[in-house]
Amino acid sequence: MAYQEVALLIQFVAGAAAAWLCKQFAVWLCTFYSTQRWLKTTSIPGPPASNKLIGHVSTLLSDRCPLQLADWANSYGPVYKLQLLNRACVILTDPAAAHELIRWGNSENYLGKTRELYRALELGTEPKMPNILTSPDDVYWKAVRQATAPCFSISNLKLVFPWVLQLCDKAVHHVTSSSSSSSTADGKPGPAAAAAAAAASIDVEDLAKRFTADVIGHMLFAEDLKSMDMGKSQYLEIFAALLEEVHNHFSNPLRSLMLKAMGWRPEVARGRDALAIHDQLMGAKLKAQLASPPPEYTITGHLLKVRDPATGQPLSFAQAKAEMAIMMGAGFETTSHALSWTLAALAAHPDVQDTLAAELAAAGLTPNKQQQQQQQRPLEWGDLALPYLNAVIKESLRLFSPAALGTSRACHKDVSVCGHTLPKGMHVIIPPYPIGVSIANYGPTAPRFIPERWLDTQQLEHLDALRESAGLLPRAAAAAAAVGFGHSSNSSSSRKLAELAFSTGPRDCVGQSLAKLELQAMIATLAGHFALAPGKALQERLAGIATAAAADEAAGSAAVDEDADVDGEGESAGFVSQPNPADALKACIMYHVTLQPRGGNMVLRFTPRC
Ligand code: HEM
Repeated sequence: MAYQEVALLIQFVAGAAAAWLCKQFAVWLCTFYSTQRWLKTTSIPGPPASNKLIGHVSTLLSDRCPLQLADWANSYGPVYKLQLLNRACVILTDPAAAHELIRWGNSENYLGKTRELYRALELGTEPKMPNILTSPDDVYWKAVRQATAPCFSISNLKLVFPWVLQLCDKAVHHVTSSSSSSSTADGKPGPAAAAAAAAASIDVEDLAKRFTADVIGHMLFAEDLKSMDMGKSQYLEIFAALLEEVHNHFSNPLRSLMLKAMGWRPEVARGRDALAIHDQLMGAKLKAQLASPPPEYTITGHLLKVRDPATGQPLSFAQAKAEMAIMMGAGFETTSHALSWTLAALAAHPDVQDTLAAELAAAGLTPNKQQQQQQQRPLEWGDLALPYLNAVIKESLRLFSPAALGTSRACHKDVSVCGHTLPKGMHVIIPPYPIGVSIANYGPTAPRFIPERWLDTQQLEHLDALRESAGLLPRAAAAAAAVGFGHSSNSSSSRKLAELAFSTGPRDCVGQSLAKLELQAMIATLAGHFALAPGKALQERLAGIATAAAADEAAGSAAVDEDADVDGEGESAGFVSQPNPADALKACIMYHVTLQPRGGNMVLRFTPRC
């Protein structure tokens, strides 16, 4: 009996100890799962750095992640530290300091990449190995970069341009043929009814993904993936599942373990299958390329020439597959979102769209009403340099940078940044989204979509002349006043420094010239053929923003952008006192590895311009 009592007592004590340990572990885990402020910035006066709980890691892993980083940058300045589990990292949003750290590969302050933070981007193929994006700045990366960079040269892109134009034509055809099915004409006669009958509702997010997938399919292995035929697209489905799994890895540190140990759960099995199917697809594509060598201009053609510096041999099958997969993923997802955001921004800002249409009309890229010419001339290579077209794209990449978290680096020694010393081993994240939306970097109109900020006075005057010939009121002076030309935050050099959507330095985006070509060609084509207007969901969001602004005003609160520095003698009032349409788009932001538009919001109305 005494023996049983002792055993019971031991069990009780052991149980209590286990419960206590569990509780301690939970507390420890919660503490690690917290986000802490660390560095005081030089711009914030006050006591020295303190550790303060500012949220939990779930805030950071949510689909608001880049927006949250931007909010913290506003609160804590351009350098702050986050404690994530047992890892600390610094978020840097000062463009000049960012350039100093990542611009020059040979400078002693240069911070190279570290593979550790990028492993989730190696998931798509087996065995997992470093690729051009995830590799540290070593000889292997250099060999692949040097071999593939010529694919994105002007001469090579000119070879791909006709293919891009064919896809643009398919997009026009798709919109035109969709008009009858999505018409909202109510049967009443008149021009409005005719326009409504000709209008088409198009999900530009879907269209953009199809377009960029087909471009990269062609660039990679000269294959038509046929997504633009608008049917079921095998690659898009496989990639969507892969991206979901990559996101699961980013947001759950235990995901790899789950894939190994919890395959019986349907959701885990789906993720595991997605990885396997993607790997098989990439393997099959590479086998086909090896059996019949791809044309010179393709990325795979260039990849197959890479020699592994360690062995002097061509890349192994697994290595070439990994490189092909990352080019495919990096090459289509980001660009498709950039295209969706830009088209939606044009739809939400009719005046910007009118200016772009005036520029395109002057170049002969819209139907010519005077000559009753329904068909405009085809887009040519030289048209891609149109200044306002490019300003629209830059502005969209600034406000909605798809690779919103930019680049992650590691300090190889103690590094001094904005008056702080970052210790050796510290990770530094340089995210273009918070940099782009920062008032410190772009002045009080930073949250607004004003492409004019990228142009000089001469170009603005020229635009006004184009607007005048299209029967529009001038806009240049008001825009220049609104963006505060002449302010230090808006000098052309500081604007350029903060332009980090493609990162900068030796590890910048190798494919950016292709991305720009795709954006220029498709936006010029669609905006030349059609007037874009928001679809129902976006229209409701815009109305919501307008109602909120009106309520604010009625309540006597300060006008929107009250602190805008309006030097233009009231000229800029139209830009800063109205509700901000870009806010309606910002409400659609969803971070899911890239900055994506939330589903359903990118349905736009297209009406032919004739
Ligand atoms: C709007 C579209 C795009 C955006 C915003 C974008 C953005 C970026 C950024 C910010 C980086 C640096 C990532 C880091 O340091 O972690 C990067 C790297 C890279 N991008 Fe892009 N990208 C775009 C389109 C493309 C395209 C079309 C391709 C090509 C096929 C491409 C291929 C790559 C590759 C291979 C790297 C790694 C380069 C290296 O480390 O040497 N990207 N991109």
